[in-house]
Amino acid sequence: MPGGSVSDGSVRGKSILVTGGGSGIGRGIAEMLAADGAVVTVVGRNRDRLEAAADEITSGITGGGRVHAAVADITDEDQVVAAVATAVGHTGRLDGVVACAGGSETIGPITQIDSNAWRNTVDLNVNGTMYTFKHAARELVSGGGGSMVAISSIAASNTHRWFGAYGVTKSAVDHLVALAADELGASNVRVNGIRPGLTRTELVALVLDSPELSADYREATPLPRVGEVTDIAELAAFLLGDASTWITGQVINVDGGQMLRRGPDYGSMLEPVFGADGLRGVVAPATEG
Ligand SMILES: NC(=O)c1ccc[n+]([C@@H]2O[C@H](COP(=O)([O-])OP(=O)(O)OC[C@H]3O[C@@H](n4cnc5c(N)ncnc54)[C@H](O)[C@@H]3O)[C@@H](O)[C@H]2O)c1
Repeated sequence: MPGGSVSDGSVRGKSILVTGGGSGIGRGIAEMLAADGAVVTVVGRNRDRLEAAADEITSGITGGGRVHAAVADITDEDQVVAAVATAVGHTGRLDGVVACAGGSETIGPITQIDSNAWRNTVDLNVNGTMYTFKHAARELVSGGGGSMVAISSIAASNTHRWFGAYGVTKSAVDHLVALAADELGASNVRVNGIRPGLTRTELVALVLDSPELSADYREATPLPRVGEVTDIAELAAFLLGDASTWITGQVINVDGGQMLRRGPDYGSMLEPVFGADGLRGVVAPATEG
């Protein structure tokens, strides 16, 4: 048949790097991949938390999958190079990467944006994702192919008031996905993105724990529940596995239909909480891990 044999789509035995894999969505992805038999290397900055997460996940797994830790700050290109080398060191190859580490250091109106926090957000979401893709892609190309996935956000798809730094940088991530897919297709490297809607993690506990804000969330979400990390992990595993080998250059919303309604209006949701100037400091401190 065209395209070769039918696959079960599994990631079993594949070597996969997950940045931000010590917490939240990245951890959920690492857990699901390892449960499906992958050898996962999680990347984060805090050695103790990262190693604890890797050990905890591995100890709960029976099917041959496992999780290793590679301490690195993805805004430092040399550290990304070392993390990729660590992943390759475990199995002799790399088959996939999930660029999940990300966040925002500032929310609030454009007139109040803290320029340092803006630059740090560009550094994390844009430069960090670029370094991750650049150095993972070199391994995938030399190994004959593979799959790269970026965790973007629905904030990339249209404006979310007060989330300028986040939305602008996640739009850049989407562009990077398209560019890399175009350039690397000939090397059998596929590149796709996932745009989560609000998903239950520490990062968004503020919203989901507040009765008023979660009412706004429900109003903005056609499907009647909250997004969970497993919702994102299921798609990541599919995009990394062999059932998706004809899919590249796509960015897919996983948001319970929120973008049908343009998502919650974060600006008006958060104004009563933070006041009209927003929060200029570090508000989404990127969970340490
Ligand atoms: N939770 C949501 O509702 C939601 C929605 C849309 C998109 N996202 C995206 O999903 C991704 C994961 O977010 P999360 O909600 O799980 O929050 P999180 O804070 O738990 O995850 C971010 C991870 O990135 C790591 N990280 C941050 N800066 C880093 C750096 N410089 N070097 C290495 N690692 C670093 C953190 O340690 C953490 O493990 C982010 O890219 C975020 O923008 C989340």
